[in-house]
Formats: sequence, C-alpha cells, structure tokens
Amino acid sequence: MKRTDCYDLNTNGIVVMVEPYSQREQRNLVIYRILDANLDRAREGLRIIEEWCRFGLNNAQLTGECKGMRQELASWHTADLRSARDTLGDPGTELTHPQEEQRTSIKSLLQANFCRVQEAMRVLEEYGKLYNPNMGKALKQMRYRVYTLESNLMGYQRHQLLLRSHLYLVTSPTDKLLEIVEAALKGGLTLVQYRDKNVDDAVRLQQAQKLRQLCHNYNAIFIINDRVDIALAVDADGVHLGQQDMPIAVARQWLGPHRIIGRSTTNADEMQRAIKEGADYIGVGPVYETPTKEGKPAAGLEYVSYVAKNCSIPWFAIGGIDPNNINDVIDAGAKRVAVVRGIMQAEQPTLVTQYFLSQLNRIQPDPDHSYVESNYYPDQW
Ligand SMILES: Cc1ncc(COP(=O)(O)OP(=O)(O)O)c(N)n1
Ligand SMILES: Cc1nc(C(=O)O)sc1CCOP(=O)(O)O
Ligand SMILES: [Mg+2]
Repeated sequence: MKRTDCYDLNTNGIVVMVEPYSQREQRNLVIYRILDANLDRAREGLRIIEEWCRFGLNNAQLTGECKGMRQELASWHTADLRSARDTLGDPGTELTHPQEEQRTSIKSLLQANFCRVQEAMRVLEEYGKLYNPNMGKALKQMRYRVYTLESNLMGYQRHQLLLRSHLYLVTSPTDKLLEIVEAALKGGLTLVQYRDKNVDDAVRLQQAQKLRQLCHNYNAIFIINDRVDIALAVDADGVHLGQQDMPIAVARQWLGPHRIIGRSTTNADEMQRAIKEGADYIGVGPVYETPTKEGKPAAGLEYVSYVAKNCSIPWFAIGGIDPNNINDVIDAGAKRVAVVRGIMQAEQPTLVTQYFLSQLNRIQPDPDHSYVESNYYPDQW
C-alpha cells in the first residue's frame, strides 16, 4: 500500500489516503529493493578487498581499480532505488552464513568477498536489465573486471611470496611424502615442487592434489615439475621446466600471466634466454654433482657467482646443497637455494629446514619478516 498526501477541501486539512499499488508498481518496488541491496553488497565487498590492496599490499593500482568500481556502482545507486529500501521488513538482514563468523585467513576473507561481489553483480546485471538496459550491460562489464582484479590480486600475492621464498624444497618419491613436506612447512618452508619422474599419472595427480592442499594450508607456493597439464588439473601455482621440457612461451599460453614458470639453467646463455623468454625464476646448477640428477656435470660455484652478478630475476642454486656446504654457496652469492635430499632424507626435516632458513636469512635479512610469522599460523593471509 502507498500513502498519498491530499488536500481535504471540507476540513482545510491534510488527509492521508492509502491506496493499493498497481501490480506494475509492486513489481518495480521489488526490483528497486533488489538493486538497492545488491549495490550495497557489491560496494561493501569491494571496500573490504580495497582495504587489503591499500593497507596490506600497498598497491596503488589494485586499490585504484577497486575504488573506480565502487564509484561506478555509486553512480547507479540513485535516490529512487534507495527510497525503496525496507530494512525492517527484509528477512535477509538476519541471515548469516556460519563461515562468516569464522574466517581463518586474509586469503579466505578475500575469496569470500570476491564471491560476494561477483554474485551481487550478477544479480545487478539480471535485474538491472528490467530497470535500465544500460545497467545490465555496465554490470556485466564490471563483473568481468572483478574476475580480472581477482586474478591480478592472487597472482600478485603469489609473486610476492616467491620473492620472499629463500628455500625451495624439490620432492623425491617416498612413502612419507606428505609427512616430510608438512614437517618442512612447519619449519618455515614457503616453496615446494612436486617431482616424481617415475610414477603413473593417476598417482601423480592424486599426490599433486594432496600436496597442493597441504601447501596452501601453510600458505606455501606449490609448483609441479615438468607437467603443465598436471599443474592445471590441480590448480597449482606454477611449473618448473628444464631445457628439454616445454618451451616457456607455450607453457605461458596454457598457464596465463599469473602462474609461476621456473626454468633450469647451467650456463650464462641459458640464463639469458630464460630471462628473455619470461621465466619467473631460474634454477642454477648443479652447483655440485648429485646422485639425484645423475650424469649431469656440475656447473660449479663459478656459475653461481656469475648469476649473482648478472641475473635480474629470482634464482635458486641447486644440486648437492646440504647443511655442510650451504655457507659456501651463500658466499658465492646465492640468496636462495633449492634442495632435494637435504630435506627429503633428513632425520629431522623441520629442524634442517629451520637451519637452512636461518643461514639464508642471516646472510640476507628480509626487510619483510611477515612471511616467517605466517608459517607459524597456517593459511594466514
Ligand atoms: C628449482 C629446480 N631447478 C632445476 C630443476 C631441474 O629441472 P630439469 O632440468 O627439467 O630436470 P628434472 O627435474 O625434470 O629432472 C628442478 N626440477 N628444479
Ligand atoms: C632436480 C635437480 N636439478 C638440478 C639442476 O641442476 O638442474 S640438480 C637437481 C637435484 C638436486 O638434488 P639434491 O639436492 O638431492 O642434490
Ligand atoms: Mg624437467
């Protein structure tokens, strides 16, 4: 029912007449309320994401993108939509999802809010068409901008974590795979590569899925050795490709701009080419001959020193590195190392991980130590 103010000629006073809404008016009112509620929802969700981009990441570009979309949403939030609001009569204000009360990490908070914004924009797109055809079109475009923002933000976080990762565990086959990797994660590891050259794909896929979940629970990056298809199938953070593996350009087409691609290098030419081809990091080795990569001659500490002086992207010294020689590798200029046996065959993987990290962090103190803390609080960001 709507109220209409009328002038009563007999009493010289105002009377309030109540007359029923027409069906069309009722329909419009419902649409206005839906649009009003979802404009609020989308703007609130964007604001939550924007605060992280601004204060958490200090990233002006991502912050500006959130703000731009909030402002565009505000321009659709007209007075007629606002005046249709009926908070007291809205049963939805009482409803909360149990997960809203128990977010455990910034990552899950961001994911939940991206979801909320995308849902709200989908609603605005559909109901908006009934209000103003341009609104439907504008909201469709904005929803795609949100998908891009999500992918950029998650990719940015991933690359930031790569930069902060100084120790890289490359796994070897063992019955205790998950146990050992988890022990290393507990020691502060933030970068893991799943490598098993001799296993059926069905098992490889299963192991990769379990490892990915484990790594993400500990806020660690999870990379697949050799196989772009497995990386995509398990939604890994990236792949590591050797000189005989898929070209970086082809892998990039499959993986998109935000996943990590690593490349093995043994000499200056391979290093330069990997950088030019768009690798996100390189492996540098073998520093020492190693049974894990039998038959591959050592590139030696000279190559490590060369890379230290000439490489513009993150790089990991690899091959035969253990607690006894890590300081020689560091002295040659390495800030990051990758190991297989050093952790996979250690009696106490947590302790040895902590030792490796302590040496790497001692030489190269990280200005941003938040990543160290994040490993004591699994899945923190
Ligand atoms: C970090 C890192 N560096 C080098 C390698 C070796 O890759 P590749 O040469 O392709 O040899 P395989 O590992 O596939 O035997 C690596 N895996 N990780
Ligand atoms: C997988 C791998 N790639 C290397 C390279 O130089 O490209 S060396 C290597 C094995 C490293 O194993 P460990 O730490 O047990 O010596
Ligand atoms: Mg390979």
